[in-house]
Amino acid sequence: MGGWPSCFGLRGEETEQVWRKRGRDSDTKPPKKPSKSRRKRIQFAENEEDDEALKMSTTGTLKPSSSELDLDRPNIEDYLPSGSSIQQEPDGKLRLRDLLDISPTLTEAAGAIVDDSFTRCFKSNSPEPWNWNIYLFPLWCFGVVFRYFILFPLRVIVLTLGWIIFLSSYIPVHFLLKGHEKLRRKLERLLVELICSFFVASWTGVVKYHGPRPSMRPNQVFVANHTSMIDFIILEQMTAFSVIMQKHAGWVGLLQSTILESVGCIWFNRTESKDREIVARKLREHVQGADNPLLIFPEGTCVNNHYTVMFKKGAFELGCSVCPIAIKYNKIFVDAFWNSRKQSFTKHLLQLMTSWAVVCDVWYLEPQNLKPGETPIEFAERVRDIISARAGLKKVPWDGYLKHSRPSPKHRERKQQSFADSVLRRLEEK
Ligand SMILES: O=P(O)(O)OC[C@H](O)CO
Repeated sequence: MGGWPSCFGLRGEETEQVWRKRGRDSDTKPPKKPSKSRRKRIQFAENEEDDEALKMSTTGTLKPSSSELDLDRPNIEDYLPSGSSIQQEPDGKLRLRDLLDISPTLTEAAGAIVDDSFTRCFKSNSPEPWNWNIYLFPLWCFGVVFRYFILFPLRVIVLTLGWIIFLSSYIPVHFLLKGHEKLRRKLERLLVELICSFFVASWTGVVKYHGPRPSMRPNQVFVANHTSMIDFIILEQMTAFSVIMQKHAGWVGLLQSTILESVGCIWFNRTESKDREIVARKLREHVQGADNPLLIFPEGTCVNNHYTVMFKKGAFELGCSVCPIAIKYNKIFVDAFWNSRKQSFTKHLLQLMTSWAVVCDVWYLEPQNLKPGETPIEFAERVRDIISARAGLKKVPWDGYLKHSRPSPKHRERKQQSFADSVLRRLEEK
């Protein structure tokens, strides 16, 4: 994401001086001077050396983040080849620094590339290669053969068996117990828990649950950090939650609109504002009347289990207790992050099924309530703090929905034009 020019190592004041000097020498305009109150906030962020705090201060909607983000912030000079960067060179020569500083557009673009804590939230983590020596390589080859030709077929058999048992029980229960709603729902939920257990077994899930299991109390909602749709499977095998999630296409969509919907799960399309209203209404109804607990992934998107992005406030303005659940995957055998832009859910499952095991910890944490004077956004941030701390995740202030947004071509062209103009102007000056 774009940042203030300080991402090039210049603090606010220095940057302004450079621009003022340049303004005298040429007709290049400095960036618009911030208002007094904004300067104060910028100064605060600089004093704290917290770039993220600065970004948030400009929107006025988010609280300053912890200083741990600083550790995560790269230094531009580390990314430039030695001798090519911010070095003094004889006057009159075209220097890289001039080009880098030539326009806010370039500064902004480089800031977006280098200091992009947003993109890092959605990067898959490729495993560290460990097999490239004469002793380990044969072992690794053996492992590949074992995983793909022995474990995988066994797991397919387990999953197929699971589906046979599930469907041969679910269909009669669903159609024959029509007049006995309570019993039917209970049995259906048990069967959903059962099929989820088969899924977990099909990746040799090694899941350690900590804390008291969720109870069926009214007026409570469970919220968890989100890494993959397998989060839902892992939680569902223990408790038959009703979940609120994005509607999918294909076989996942079919399961959503048939089996899962019948156990109270709610699906929506995040791009449809009409859907959002319906979900908000269903949420309120569910919290007041339903007999099974409600689960929400308030990030609204899968994050790579190193970070947490902004929690949507919907779950925090229902006036009920919020029970946080923290999920942390151990990447020792496989990265459980579902990068939906790169692979389908089927491919993701196949990847898990061909790995040694999926190892993870789940913590059921103490229920939280809105404090007097606290806004739903502050409440959401407090719960995010609790989950992030428990699972060892870094908080970043981004809205995860932006993952699915692309800048419009017009916006891109305007940026390209402004960049080209400023480079040409600078070259003409030399
Ligand atoms: O990572 P996303 O945004 O594609 O979301 C995937 C699932 O719908 C989240 O449950």
